[in-house]
Amino acid sequence: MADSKTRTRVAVAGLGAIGTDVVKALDQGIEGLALVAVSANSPDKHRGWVAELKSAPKLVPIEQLAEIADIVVECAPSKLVRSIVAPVVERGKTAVVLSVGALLQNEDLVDLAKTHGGQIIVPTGALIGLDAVTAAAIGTIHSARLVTRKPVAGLVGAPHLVENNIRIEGITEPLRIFEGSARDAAKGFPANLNVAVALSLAGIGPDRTRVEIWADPTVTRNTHRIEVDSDSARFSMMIENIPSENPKTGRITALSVIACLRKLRASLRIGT
Ligand SMILES: NC(=O)C1=CN([C@@H]2O[C@H](COP(=O)(O)OP(=O)(O)OC[C@H]3O[C@@H](n4cnc5c(N)ncnc54)[C@H](O)[C@@H]3O)[C@@H](O)[C@H]2O)C=CC1
Ligand SMILES: O=C([O-])CC(=O)C(=O)O
Repeated sequence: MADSKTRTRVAVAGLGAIGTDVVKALDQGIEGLALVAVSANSPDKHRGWVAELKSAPKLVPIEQLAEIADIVVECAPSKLVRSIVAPVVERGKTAVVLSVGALLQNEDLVDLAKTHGGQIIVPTGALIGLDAVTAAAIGTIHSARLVTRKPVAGLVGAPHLVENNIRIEGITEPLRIFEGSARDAAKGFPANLNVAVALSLAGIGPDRTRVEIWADPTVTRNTHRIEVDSDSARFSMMIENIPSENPKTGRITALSVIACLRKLRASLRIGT
């Protein structure tokens, strides 16, 4: 492995369900990358285990990450996307964004990245099939649809439910709680439907991508099915995610980020 001077410096913003696993994987070693900094909301809670990491990254406020690292991985609450990503792409650096839903309210971040030679990377995350969707989008996608089913614990508290006075606690049968565009799904379920926005950005955009959301007491996994019809292929795929310690977030999400980071400098790279 290259020494730390030639390795790309990586920082992680947010030490929750996703960020903690990503930090540990970086500390175990990812080809060509060096973990240099992390940010947490309550630094004192994390100081102990962070200090014991082999790499012992700096524990700093999010405002400092863009200066210290070449790549900043955002694994924080969606309201922080702008403050984490803007300083990174303004410096021509790379931001890996997990709170994808928030990109719709901050679309200018993509222009900012373009102007300054930066890059925003959205990993497949909790979803499946974005390789096929981005390929199909080179041609013409006629329709794209996502049907999400989550256990009640993965949806309670979502703004759409609160604003419309929809009670899902105690339901005994699956209940369709939303049908509409990916844009509206992201507004109504900002911590639950990043996958809808990721699908839309890979394919035909947030207004044409259709989304259905079910609160389903019969499932224990966060289940996403995508259906795409295009002039090159028709496909449907389903993923059943085991929730992580955060019931809103599938375990595979952190693994997707780690796979994405591994691809950055890998000698053999599989998949688009
Ligand atoms: N793209 C995708 O497929 C998926 C995206 N997500 C999104 O990824 C993001 C992270 O998800 P999780 O790790 O599950 O959330 P989490 O709630 O477990 O972790 C977020 C962490 O950020 C920390 N934080 C809050 N304010 C901070 C600050 N000012 N500075 C540094 N850290 C701060 C919190 O204390 C918490 O530890 C969320 O926005 C979530 O909606 C989640 C699942 C799938
Ligand atoms: O998309 C999200 O925000 C999270 C999700 O559905 C999952 O982890 O399965």
